[in-house]
Amino acid sequence: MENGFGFPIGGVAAFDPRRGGVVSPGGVGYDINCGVRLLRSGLTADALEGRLPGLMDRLAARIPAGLGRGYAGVGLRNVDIRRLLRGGAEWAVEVGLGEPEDLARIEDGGRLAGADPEAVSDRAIERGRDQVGTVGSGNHFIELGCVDAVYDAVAAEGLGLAPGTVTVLIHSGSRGLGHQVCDDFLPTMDRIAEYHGIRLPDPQLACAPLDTAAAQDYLGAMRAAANYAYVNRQVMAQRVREVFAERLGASAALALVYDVAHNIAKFERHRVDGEERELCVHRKGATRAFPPGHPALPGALQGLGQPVLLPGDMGRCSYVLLGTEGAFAETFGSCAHGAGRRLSRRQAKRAAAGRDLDAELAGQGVEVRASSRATVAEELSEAYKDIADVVDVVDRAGIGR
Ligand SMILES: Nc1nc2c(ncn2[C@@H]2O[C@H](COP(=O)(O)O)[C@@H](O)[C@H]2O)c(=O)[nH]1
Ligand SMILES: [Mn+2]
Ligand SMILES: [Mn+2]
Repeated sequence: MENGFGFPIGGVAAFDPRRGGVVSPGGVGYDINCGVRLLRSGLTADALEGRLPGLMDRLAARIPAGLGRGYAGVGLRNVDIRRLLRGGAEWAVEVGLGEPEDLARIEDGGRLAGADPEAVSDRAIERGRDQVGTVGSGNHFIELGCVDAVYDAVAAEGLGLAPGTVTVLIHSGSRGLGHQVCDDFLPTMDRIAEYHGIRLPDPQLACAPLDTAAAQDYLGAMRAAANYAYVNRQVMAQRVREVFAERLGASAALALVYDVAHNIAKFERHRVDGEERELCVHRKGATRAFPPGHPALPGALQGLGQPVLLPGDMGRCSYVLLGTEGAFAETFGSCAHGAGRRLSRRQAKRAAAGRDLDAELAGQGVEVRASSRATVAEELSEAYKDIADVVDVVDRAGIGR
């Protein structure tokens, strides 16, 4: 786990509503439903030989990135926003942004039920209006890659990830809308916690008992923001598909492998002290990792388990794992969500001073388009732990394989 405001990043907490359990915006995080989506093509890496720079330029032109950088061509009237917040990726597919088959490959089918657009403030809606289909700033990214190594041939085949397969990994969340939802609810929760005599060492641990109106309002708004994030990743995936088709032709069609949330709270059934209970599971910087046979998984993944996507960093690999019984028994069906930072952004910028990062990355076969050079410095490969070490720990702990 890393430091974080309130809950540590990598934290998982489950609360029982029938035993005074709470919901906490700080247990979800500011970027509600930040998550990762993996697509695979029918191409192998050699098909991109000499075409990568043009492809990347086109992607950068079609999909805005950077702080507050907006409009991606999805014009939203108030009525559309409300539909989007309720319907998530289902809404996106209905309006032609994606394929119906995508939905089964998104956690929650791309839609959290119980979203309440009325609980989302006007300010949050304004912040999100023009940001659907945008990457955002910091370490959010769209990354082209290819399958470099396979550790379980049957699983890789089941996921369509043969060696060399060209992949697209998307990391982004609910942009300004989700951030504003978190900001809006923290002071309310602080007051409610105080009223209920819950003493907090950190204001970002503010929470409310699940049976209060404030908790229900937050859950409604949080689910709406989560649906916004599913749409955001869906729209970006659609733009990537369009660019691939335009530049590489029909054989470049991209199928969705899976889309996971790593900042979210939801009700799930788990066994505690020998009893199955419905719990409000918070995951902040943690990925759901359900085992084979879990009813939440679509038919095609029943025998494999849920794909767990662990991005690494700009200069190293990312991993696809599968959820396990161990995770279900030990961690409320949860696993890590990435490598985690080793250096703060400021330390990373200091470490990058005077270096030609583009040349260094090019030497590793990595080409970058970024909204600013400062972002590249902050996101330096060595600013992160080695994802291979994280995966080794997760695998040995039995919470992902
Ligand atoms: N494959 C890449 N992974 C990256 C990159 N930058 C960061 N990361 C990883 O993402 C996780 C998730 O971050 P969080 O903001 O949700 O906590 C992080 O821990 C890194 O492992 C990248 O450019 N490419
Ligand atoms: Mn994230
Ligand atoms: Mn995020």
